[in-house]
Amino acid sequence: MRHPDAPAPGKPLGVHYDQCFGCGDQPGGLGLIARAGEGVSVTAEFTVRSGHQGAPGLAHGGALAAALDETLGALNWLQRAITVTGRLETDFVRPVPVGTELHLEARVTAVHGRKVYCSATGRLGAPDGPVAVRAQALFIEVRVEHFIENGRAEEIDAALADPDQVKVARAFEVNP
Ligand SMILES: CCCCCCCC/C=C\CCCCCCCC(=O)SCCNC(=O)CCNC(=O)[C@H](O)C(C)(C)COP(=O)(O)OP(=O)(O)OC[C@H]1O[C@@H](n2cnc3c(N)ncnc32)[C@H](O)[C@@H]1OP(=O)(O)O
Repeated sequence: MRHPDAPAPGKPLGVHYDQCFGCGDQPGGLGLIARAGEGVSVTAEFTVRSGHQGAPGLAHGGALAAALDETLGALNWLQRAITVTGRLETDFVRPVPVGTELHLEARVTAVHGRKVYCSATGRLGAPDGPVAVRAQALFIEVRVEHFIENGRAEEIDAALADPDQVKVARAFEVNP
């Protein structure tokens, strides 16, 4: 279910953590930008840069999987629940050249207890461009303690000391 406080369709979704490889402002990261869609869906764009190559001039499959993973993770904003990837199955349908803007779309397909089933596609060059990658995924709902107990102390201490980061974590928590 789309949470009643979910951002309106078209609204840009923020960065959930500024050092995130997917959505943070990191020199080696993906720089992925996501927006809320209709229902429990999101759209996002990711431009493949030279640092994302596997074969000459082509995106690395792991970078494409990361872009799908990050887009699926952005569904958290619409559910206002913290979920992490349990399983991610990826189909690589077409090669993706460096310089391509990949247009991604992800949606929740079913929820059972803590399990959130979702799927995503990435298209070449335009929202209606040819499909290059597809994913089926299972995300699992966790509490904020998942990060506090498992993350390296250095980053967790810094995150807990940052009011903006705590605000983001709280926004996802059903019972903060
Ligand atoms: C203030 C400080 C803190 C700041 C916080 C900032 C806010 C953060 C906000 C938002 C963050 C979002 C980040 C998005 C980034 C993109 C997404 C990623 O890349 S996430 C990273 C990659 N993923 C992992 O690192 C998970 C590692 N795995 C685990 O930790 C555990 O395995 C976990 C939590 C996923 C499940 O462990 P269990 O012990 O809680 O639960 P069990 O009982 O094992 O599973 C629950 C159900 O799910 C099924 N399940 C689990 N894994 C499965 C799998 N791989 N395949 C099929 N089913 C699976 C199980 O069979 C079970 O099902 P049945 O309830 O019995 O029906």
